[in-house]
Amino acid sequence: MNTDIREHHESAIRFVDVCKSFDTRSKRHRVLEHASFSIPKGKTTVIAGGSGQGKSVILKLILGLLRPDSGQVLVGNQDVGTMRYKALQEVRMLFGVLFQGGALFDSLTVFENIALPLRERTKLTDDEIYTKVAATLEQLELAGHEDKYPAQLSGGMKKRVGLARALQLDPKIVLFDEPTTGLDPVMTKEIYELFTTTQQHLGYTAVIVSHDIPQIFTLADQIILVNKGELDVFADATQISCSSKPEIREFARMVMGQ
Ligand SMILES: Nc1ncnc2c1ncn2[C@@H]1O[C@H](COP(=O)(O)OP(=O)(O)OP(=O)(O)O)[C@@H](O)[C@H]1O
Repeated sequence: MNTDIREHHESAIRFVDVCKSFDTRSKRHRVLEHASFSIPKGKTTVIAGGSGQGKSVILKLILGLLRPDSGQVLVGNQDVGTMRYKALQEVRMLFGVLFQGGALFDSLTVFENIALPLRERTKLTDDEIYTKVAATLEQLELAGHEDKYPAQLSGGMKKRVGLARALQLDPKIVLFDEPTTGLDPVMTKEIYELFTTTQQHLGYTAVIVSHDIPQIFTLADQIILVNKGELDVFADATQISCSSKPEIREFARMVMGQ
């Protein structure tokens, strides 16, 4: 009982018996069936699994962009699955989000791309914005590139600008949806190193959906595998290869080459 309470206290996000399905023309497609798991505060959780298994659906449920058919999606102690739009907007302020493309605005400079959330969501003065953005540029090794446009940047730099922007509002939780898509292995490694250092520095909870296995597993404090509506939670990669489920051991063998 006590352990239970402590575990919940330390969760940033909690799924309680969540079901989510979509109606297609021919049948009901069940993506999550009675999914329950916790995402611990200040740690890195990696969500992995084959294509179309529901990884992005989990992220959308967390942000309240999709609602569960049943069960609860708790962010802190708030159920985002039943919240009204205005309250949801408040909860979303806790999040930084880095999606696949980085989604930079081509017509804005690096500086303006990073400053955008501060201009839109805060009342900071130009001087305050300058100071905050300059600090981030330094931290993400982007100093000197602030007047460039996205088209003038390498793939890795674009991702760094995307990360810089995602961190501007001091998020408590950062969601990464396949953040290294399109990067070569060297840049991929660099980006993951940067996640580790910024997370250590800022202490946010990280949730990463990624296909970069086994690389991504080295960052993980917790791994969630999604397969045919079922979720399995592991503390590390070795646990995966020792799973009692043959299909999970097979997954481990395929993706981790053992
Ligand atoms: N809004 C929606 N309407 C109908 N079906 C949906 C919707 N969103 C997702 N799905 C379906 O739910 C399933 C899971 O989708 P999801 O995007 O979460 O997969 P994924 O694990 O992120 O895949 P990938 O690794 O390929 O990005 C897919 O079969 C998808 O077609």
